[in-house]
Amino acid sequence: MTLLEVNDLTVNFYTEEGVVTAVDDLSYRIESGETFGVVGESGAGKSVTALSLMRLIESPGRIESGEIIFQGEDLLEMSDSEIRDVRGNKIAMIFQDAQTALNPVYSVGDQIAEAIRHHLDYGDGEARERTVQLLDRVGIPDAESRYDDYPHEFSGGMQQRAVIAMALSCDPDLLIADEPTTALDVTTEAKILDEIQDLAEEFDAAIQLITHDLGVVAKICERVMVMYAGRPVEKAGVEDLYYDPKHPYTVGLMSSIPRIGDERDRLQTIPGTMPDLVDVPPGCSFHPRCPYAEESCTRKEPPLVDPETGDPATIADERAAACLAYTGDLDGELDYEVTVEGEDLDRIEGGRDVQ
Ligand SMILES: Nc1ncnc2c1ncn2[C@@H]1O[C@H](COP(=O)(O)OP(=O)(O)OP(=O)(O)O)[C@@H](O)[C@H]1O
Repeated sequence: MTLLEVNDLTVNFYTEEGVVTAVDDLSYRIESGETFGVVGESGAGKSVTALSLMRLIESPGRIESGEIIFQGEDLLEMSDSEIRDVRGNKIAMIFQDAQTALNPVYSVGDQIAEAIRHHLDYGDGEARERTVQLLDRVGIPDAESRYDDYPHEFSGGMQQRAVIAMALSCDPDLLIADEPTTALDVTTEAKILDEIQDLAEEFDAAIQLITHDLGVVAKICERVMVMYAGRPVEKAGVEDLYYDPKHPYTVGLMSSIPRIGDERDRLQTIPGTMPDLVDVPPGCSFHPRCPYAEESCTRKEPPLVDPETGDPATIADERAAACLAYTGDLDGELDYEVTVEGEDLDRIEGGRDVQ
């Protein structure tokens, strides 16, 4: 069952340098209970997409157009009080930096209990009890006595666990995790990712996992959307994406993962950086960095299509890519080869030494 459907979402920031289109005509869907990855380099528009779902875009930003249908209702049409009810209750977010998510002047337990009282209408005793259970469930040892600790008394990994407990406290249907493990060391990262996945299953929540790391995606996601300069450039099931990537940008992102990659040197890294969004290159915004770019790529914006047929992709399509190679507009072809060593996607870990 479809839990979330984002249709043609466009978000602009009105900056002094000009109008920045951080999310540009974006559509995707998330099914109930699934883990959906959103991947791309810094500036791709991943966080702005997530904040839009929570209706937390602030000035100078504005959601310009589109629909965000969650459990059948358009979040963009809701009143402020209706959206507050959804936020933290049906949709919860785990931010990248636990320290900013936790208020330093309240004890960890009180903050979680407060969220529970607010959203679930629990009394003090019940809220405390549920908080202790949750702290215990996310792996905080001695939860009862750690309830009264302040955030600074927790290690980074423990703080992130507390943030996860807070996000889960109201039993959300969608958990948005924005780079939830970037601030952590590699061993803690692996543990926390496993736990987020287990907990989402136990709580029957879908996850929108935002990351720049395809290794993290391989570990826990089922479907993936790759974003570049505010647009989706590829959508696929995780296995298809790894074994048969269709967009040169995806291939470039993958070459940071040692076991997968192109045999040609020029794709080993993606040269250049994401464009300044005030001044996005014409045609395909990836063309200045793309080893396969031709003259047509500098003029024509590639639509998101089914790479097999070249037909415009719909939100229901599992597979889509935005490259002129699939619309018959290129003279050459994307002649990269992806070689995968090892049989098991779980073993692809973004070049990290994770056990
Ligand atoms: N408050 C803001 N004011 C102006 N522009 C903004 C603001 N927030 C975001 N943007 C613009 O939106 C673009 C996309 O930002 P976003 O944070 O969504 O990227 P991201 O893919 O999540 O990257 P990161 O991994 O660095 O968080 C930014 O490059 C910037 O141009």
